[in-house]
Order: sequence, then C-alpha cells, then structure tokens
Amino acid sequence: MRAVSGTRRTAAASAALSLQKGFENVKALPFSEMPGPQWPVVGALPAFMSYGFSRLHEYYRTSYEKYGLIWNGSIMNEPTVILSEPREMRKVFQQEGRYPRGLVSDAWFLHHMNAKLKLPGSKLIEDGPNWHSSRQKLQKDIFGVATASSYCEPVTQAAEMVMESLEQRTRSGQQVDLRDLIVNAVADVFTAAMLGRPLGVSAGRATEEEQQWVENGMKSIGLTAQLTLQPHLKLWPEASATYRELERREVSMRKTTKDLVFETLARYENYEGPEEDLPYVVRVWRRKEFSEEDFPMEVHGIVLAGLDTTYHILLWNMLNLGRFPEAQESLRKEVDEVLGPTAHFTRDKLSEMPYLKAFMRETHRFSAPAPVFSIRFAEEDMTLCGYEVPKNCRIVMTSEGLQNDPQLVDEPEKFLPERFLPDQVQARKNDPLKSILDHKLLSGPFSFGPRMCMGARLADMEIMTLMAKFTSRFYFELAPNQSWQDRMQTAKAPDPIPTLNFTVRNP
Ligand code: HEM
Repeated sequence: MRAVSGTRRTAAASAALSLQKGFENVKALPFSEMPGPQWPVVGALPAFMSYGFSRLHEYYRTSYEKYGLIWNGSIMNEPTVILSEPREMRKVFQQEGRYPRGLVSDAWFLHHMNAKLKLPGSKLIEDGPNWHSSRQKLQKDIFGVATASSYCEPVTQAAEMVMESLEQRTRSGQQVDLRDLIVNAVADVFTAAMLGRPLGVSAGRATEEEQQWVENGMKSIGLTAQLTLQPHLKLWPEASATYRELERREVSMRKTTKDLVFETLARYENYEGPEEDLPYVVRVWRRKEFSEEDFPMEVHGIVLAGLDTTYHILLWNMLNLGRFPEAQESLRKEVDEVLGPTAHFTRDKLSEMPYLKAFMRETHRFSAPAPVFSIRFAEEDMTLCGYEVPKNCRIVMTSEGLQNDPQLVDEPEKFLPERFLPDQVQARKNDPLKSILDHKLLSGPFSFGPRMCMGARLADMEIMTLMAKFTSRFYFELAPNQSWQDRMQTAKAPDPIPTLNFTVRNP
C-alpha cells in the first residue's frame, strides 16, 4: 500500500502553512502523486471499510490529520478527491457550468429504481436541461429571501402548536423522547409551509398514514445518503439491504405524497385571498408549469430533501442548548429582549439576533451532522491544492477536519458560540490563518452555486423559530448519566439519542 504516496506535506501541521501561503505559485503535481489510502484496483475501499459508513466523519477527520487539505479517496477507479480548503472549493464552484451535477445527481439508486419499477421520478435528480427546467419552476416560490420569509407566519403558528403539546406533556410528567419531539416538530412546521396545514404529528392528530409518511421520509433520505457515499453498491443494488429498504419505503411514500398534494389543491380550489398566504404547493401549481402526473413527484423530491436534513440540524442545536446551560441562558436572554414573551419570530428580527446566529454557526463547527456538505464533478481538468485533478473527478467537500484544527481554531474542543459574534470575527479578520474559519464556504450546511439547497432559507427559518420558542417556553437540560457515540445513521447523530429533561418556564 502506498500509504502517503508522493506526499509534500503529511499532516495538518503543514496544511496550516499551505493555508497561509495559498496555492497560487505552486507548480502542480500529477494526480497520481496526491496523498491518500490508495490500494491497487480497489483504491480507498479498504480504508473506507475499516471505518464503515457509520464512522465516516472519523474517516474524514483522521484522513485530514494524516493527508491534509486534499487527498485521494478514489474507490474502484472512480477518481474522487476529498477537499477541505475553502478557497480551493470556490474554484470548484466557479468552474460549474450551466448545468452542474450536485449531491442529488449522484443518486444512481433512484434512477435505477425509477427505471426498474417504471415510476415517474423528480427531475431534480436529473442533470442538464431537465434538472434546470424543473429547478427554475420549483425554486420561484421558495428560494429567495423574501419568498422564504412569506412562510414565516404558518411556520410560527405550527411551532406554537408544537410548544403547546410539549407543555401539556411536560405538565403531566411524561418523559419526552427527543427524536420524536424533533421529527414531529420539523414535520409540522414543514407541512405548514408546504401544504398549508401542519399534519399535527406533534399533537398526535395526524392519521396513521401521515405518520408513516413522515417516518418514511426520515428514513428514505438517510438511506439515500448511505447509497450516495457507497458508489460500489451500484454494481448490484438489490444485493444491498439499504437499497431494498429504500425501494420499499419509497413506493409507499410516493402514494401518500400524491394524496396529500391533491388534498391540498382541493382545499385551496376556491381560495381568492392574497397569493403570499398560499402554501408552497398551491403557489407552484397555480403557475400551470407541471402536469398532474409530474407535479406530485416533484413535491415528493422536495419532501425527501427537507425533513431528515432539518431534523439533524435542529437535533444538534437542541442538544448543544441542553448540554451547555450558559449558552442556553444567553440565547434565552436574547430571545426575551428581541422577540418578547411570545417569542413570535419574524424574519426581520434576524439581524437583531446575533447570538442565535453565532450559536447555530458554532453547532455547525462543533457537531456538524453532515461531514460532506457538497459533491461536484470537475467539468475540465483543473488544479486543486497544488495537484492536477482530472475532468469528471468527483470532488467531495468537507469541513469536518479543518473546522476542528487547533491551528485554526482556539480550543476547538470547547463549544463557544461567542467565537462567531461579530466582534470576535472582526478581531481575527487580519489573521491570515484564523480568518479562514469565517470563509463563506465553511459557514453552513447548504452548499453553494446554482445547485445549492433550494430550501435553505425556509430550513433556517424553521430551525430558528423552533429554537427561539423552545428556549422561551422551557428550561431544558441533559438528563444525568447520558453518554453516546456519534454515528452516521442518516447524517451524523448521537447514538443513542440522549434524553433532555424539559421544565415549563412559567408554570
Ligand atoms: C437544515 C436543513 C437542510 C440542509 C442541511 C440541506 C442541505 C442540502 C444540501 C447540502 C443540498 C445539496 C446541494 C448540492 O448539490 O451541492 C441540498 C439540496 C436540496 N435541498 Fe436542502 N437542506 C435542508 C433543508 C431543505 C428543505 C427544508 C428543503 C425544501 C423545502 C430542501 C430542498 C432541497 C432541494 C430541492 C435540493 C436539490 C437542489 C438541486 O439539486 O437543485 N432542503 N440540501
């Protein structure tokens, strides 16, 4: 095995030096010289398998420490590099053409399933003009800041319903299951925006089929994440239990999505009020740009993209609030001051809530649920971090190692939201190394460019609304004797999910 072949720098120590100097004047070395765990034929497969999917974050973190800012993670002759340098990531996004391939276009298993079962699928997982046309039609009513803000009221009302049901359970002394609480909260605020009514899963008012739909949505996206990161399974998908489970859940879920879409359209058939009070699904349908057959499947793709992702980000934020009481108190103070006793969130308040933003940013650094925040493919031969990267090479972008590198981040093992408050960001602005932490491409989990997450602003709003309300209405802390391991299940999650004890704040 060429453990670290042709390495010019073998560890994060020299990564820091490279980060300071940049790669402008470096003569590029051939791809074959890039460090990485490359075995003949199978490439990085043995290294990947020694961690397995469940410890992918550790694989990326230790590989960053071993190989630095870029390393060769190719498996079975599919050229793949793992990149941690934000300025070099910018080069990747700059070379994107009109039709970039993104994380979802690597979804070979969905193409396989749609063809095999003769199911219509979302065009969002396609590439080229098909993807572009679908994306243009679907993003009009969700992507822009102002458009996303127009869902603030239904999201806030649904969040209020979640709080009321939690308050009732807390008062009657019921133990709160953190996973259920957060899955249900996310499903209710999401469906409030998408369908114009929260399903009511938090309050136990949803039908069994709707509950199953939420659970399938949670599981399916996790399964797709596992399959995306294991391209070798495409040789024989049916041999993989992960693929078989995905197929089963998808078939059931697509039927319910279709029913929910048409039930929503019927509910708003005679509606003549303001456009901005309509749910997302109705706004898009009224543009008359989709056929009856295609539309539910496009909505389905969005549901898949929007549930489990939001759950994981909110889960880690809640967990960090629960285990760092001082930070929880600081957030509560800000929520009280800016939003008042009802904690009624409106989008224009965001600029007045620097602590909430800093808290979420620190969660993204300290316990990022997704070790991979984007995948792109080199459109042409290019140079990254001083190595030649061939056309069509998969470029996996991660901030897992870099954001926890003690040379960039002071006391990285401590959870300190203050490090992202404007004065501290300003103070390190002229430090060529430490200011890299504030590079835009490390700032969030939504990726960038034309294929950036379409629901980023809605997701942020859902999470901020729920965090503000939870903190305003409850005190909560980690129950005694909780321990867990971080495991990639769907994204990275604590296993087992710890217990938080909630107390109503104003009994
Ligand atoms: C905190 C929660 C979320 C996270 C972390 C997240 C993250 C991401 C990421 C990393 C991508 C891939 C971008 C790429 O290819 O580079 C993506 C794509 C996408 N997301 Fe999200 N997402 C979240 C919530 C949502 C929500 C709530 C919706 C819908 C309302 C949504 C809709 C989509 C869609 C449709 C795509 C595919 C875009 C395309 O390929 O053109 N996401 N998301």
